[in-house]
Amino acid sequence: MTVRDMIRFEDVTKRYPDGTVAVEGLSFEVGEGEIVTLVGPSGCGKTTTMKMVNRLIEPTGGRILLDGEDIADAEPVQLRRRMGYVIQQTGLFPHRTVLDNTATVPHLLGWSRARRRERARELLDLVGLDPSQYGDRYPDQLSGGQRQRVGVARALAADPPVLLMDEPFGAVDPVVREHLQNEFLRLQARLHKTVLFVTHDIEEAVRLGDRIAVYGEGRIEQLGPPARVLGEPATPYVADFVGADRGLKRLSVTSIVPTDLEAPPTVHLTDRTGAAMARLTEEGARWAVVLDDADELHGWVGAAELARGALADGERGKEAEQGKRGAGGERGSGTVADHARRMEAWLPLGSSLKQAFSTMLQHDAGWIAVLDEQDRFVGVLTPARLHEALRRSVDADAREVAREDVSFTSIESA
Ligand SMILES: Nc1ncnc2c1ncn2[C@@H]1O[C@H](COP(=O)(O)OP(=O)(O)OP(=O)(O)O)[C@@H](O)[C@H]1O
Repeated sequence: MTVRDMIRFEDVTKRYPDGTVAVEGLSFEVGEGEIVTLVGPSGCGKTTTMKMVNRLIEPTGGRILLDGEDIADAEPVQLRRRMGYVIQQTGLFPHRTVLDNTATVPHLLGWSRARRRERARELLDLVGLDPSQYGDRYPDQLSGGQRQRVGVARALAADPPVLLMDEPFGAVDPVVREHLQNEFLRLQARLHKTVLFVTHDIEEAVRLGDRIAVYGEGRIEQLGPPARVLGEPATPYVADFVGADRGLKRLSVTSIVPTDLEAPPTVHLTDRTGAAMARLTEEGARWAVVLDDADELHGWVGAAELARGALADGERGKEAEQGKRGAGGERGSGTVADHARRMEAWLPLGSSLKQAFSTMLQHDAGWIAVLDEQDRFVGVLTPARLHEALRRSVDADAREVAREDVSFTSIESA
């Protein structure tokens, strides 16, 4: 699938009047519906890059195309209406209500009061702020995170195809920041905007970007999907910037796919203990995943418990046959339900390996169950499989093939 370039930089240079070269020879593109994050240390030219797109700064060389048109030929005010702009300080008007702030661009576009208020309500709702609760407040009556949300709502109000975001979540604490990032990703999955996103935080760049551009001084050192940049930094500078723990960061951008999973035997709660035990023995398994009648995950059962259960059933059965008093019932009446344990450590397919690892730690579990969209059990992820998945994704990126196509030999399987 070829994606149309929405923003295209062609050999763009910005030299400030005092001779400072903020960026030089910049060439890259942002595809329609793509998020490209620009990441790098302070002063490397990220903001200059972004502000040239909405012509708050004019380049001194090269050109920038928006949907195929040279922006130098566009009228700046018209141009800006096609781009939402979100900045760290939000730039909300302190004496206007949240609703009016959100409706700023529709107001400039001359929409009727009713229409723009309706639109503002819709947008506040979209970013998770109840308009009836927050609409009439003023910006200083909101938390930092809420203000950032209003900033995003305002940028989206006139439904521009492009969003320019300059450290939009920079001023909030890490927990709120992660929350806002998740919300933004959910929003983007619905809206498919073309986004240029500036941050100095590599974690944020990696989480949000379809591709990330790592800036050195005034130029892009590497541009690629996060997993590639983390897996194969193009230069020592990039390796240094993404950090020695890039393997760990990579966990957060590698998602669980069915081929990563192991398929232990599954038994049902209502299965007879003896029959379940026989299955495990046959497959040489030490435990099995236990499903309920709807084939949803209940938990797990160990071979040892099943064996003890089967033995006890047998004894009870014998006692019953011999007519002893107090005998519990017929031979083999017990079911898996008598021995199964609940399993809380599970994740949906598509979750990141980082989430998987953290769920394992949180539940002190040696494996986690993975479920599909309908909550059906798909398989389990073990630490060994997690490691394999990570290695496979590194190899897949290096060879530019799908992860499923990479065969892998681990020490265990060699
Ligand atoms: N108006 C200006 N005149 C001269 N130099 C400028 C001007 N604006 C920015 N610069 C310089 O251009 C370079 C790039 O600045 P820019 O703001 O684009 O960096 P940045 O990567 O966004 O940094 P930060 O993360 O700190 O915002 C810096 O050296 C900066 O000092």
